[in-house]
Amino acid sequence: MQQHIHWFPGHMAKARRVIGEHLKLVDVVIELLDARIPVSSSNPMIEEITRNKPRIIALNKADLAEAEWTKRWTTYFATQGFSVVALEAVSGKGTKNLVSLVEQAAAPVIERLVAKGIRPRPVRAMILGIPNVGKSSLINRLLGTATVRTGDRPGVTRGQQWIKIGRNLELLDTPGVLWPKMEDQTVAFKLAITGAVPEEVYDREHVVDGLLTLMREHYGSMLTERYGLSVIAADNTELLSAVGRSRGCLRSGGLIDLEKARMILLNEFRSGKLGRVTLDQPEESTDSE
Ligand SMILES: Nc1nc2c(ncn2[C@@H]2O[C@H](COP(=O)(O)OP(=O)(O)OP(=O)(O)O)[C@@H](O)[C@H]2O)c(=O)[nH]1
Repeated sequence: MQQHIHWFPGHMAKARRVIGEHLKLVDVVIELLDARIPVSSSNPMIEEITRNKPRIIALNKADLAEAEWTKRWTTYFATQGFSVVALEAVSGKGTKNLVSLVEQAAAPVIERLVAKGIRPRPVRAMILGIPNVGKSSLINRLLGTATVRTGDRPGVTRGQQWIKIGRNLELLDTPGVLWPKMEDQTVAFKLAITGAVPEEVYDREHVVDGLLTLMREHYGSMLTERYGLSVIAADNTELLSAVGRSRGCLRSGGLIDLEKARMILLNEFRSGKLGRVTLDQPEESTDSE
C-alpha cells in the first residue's frame, strides 16, 4: 500500500498547529476512535497533542464492531484511567452518556474558575479523530439537525462555531482532524478496509486480496451466508469470482467482473452488511482467551 498522500509531515505540522490553537479554547477533548480498530484508528501523537487536557475516549461505529470486544475495549481503556463510552454517532446511541462524561471531566476545571471568582460558564469541548471516524456525524447528532455536512469520503469537514448542547456544554463545531498511523502496513491495511483513507492512496486489488484472506481466516461464515456459498474456495481469485457470481457481476462473454466484485465486497464489509467485526483486540483480553 502506498503512503497516505494527504498526510506528509507538512500537513501534520499544520494540523497540529490548528488543533493546538483550538485546544486553548476547550476544557475537554473527545477522542473518537473506530470501535472496530481502536488502536489502528488512533493518532500516534495524541498524548503529546492533547497534553494535560482531560480526554474522553468514544468508541464510535460500535454498531459495526463485535459487541463483546467493544466491552473489552471499554474495560481496557477504563483501566488505563480514561473515561470511555461506546458510541453510534449516526443513530445517537451513547451520546447522552458521552455528554455526561464530558461534563464530569470538566467539572474540576469549572470549579477552579469559580474558586477564582470567575462566573461559572458552560463546559467547552472539541472532537478529535482521524478522517472518516464519524466526527461530523457526531456533531450533527449533538446538534439535532443536519446542518454540518457529512460525507462517506475521508477529509470532508468544515466550518467553525460553538454548538450549545443543553445548558452546560458548548462544542466547537470544527473537529480536529488527526492523521492516522501509516507506517505500519498492518495498520494501513485495517485503515483501508474500514474506509479511513481515501481510495486513491491504495491499490484496491491488493487490499481486497488481504480482506479475502482475513475473512477466510476469521469470518468465513459471513461470506457463505451473505453470498450463498456452499464452500469457501481456497484461492482468493476463485473466492472473489464466487462473490461476483452471486452478485451477478458479469461482463460480456460471461466473464466475472472482478473489479465490481471487489467494490461490492469492500462496501458491504465497511457498512456492516457482512456482519460486525473487530480487527484490533486488546492484549489483556486475548491473553485470557
Ligand atoms: N455505521 C455507522 N456509520 C457511521 C457512524 N458514525 C459515522 N458513520 C459513517 O461514517 C462515515 C464518515 O462519517 P463522518 O461523520 O463524515 O466522518 P468524519 O470523521 O467527519 O470524516 P472527515 O470529514 O473525513 O474527517 C459516514 O458515512 C457516516 O455515515 C456510526 O456510529 N455507525
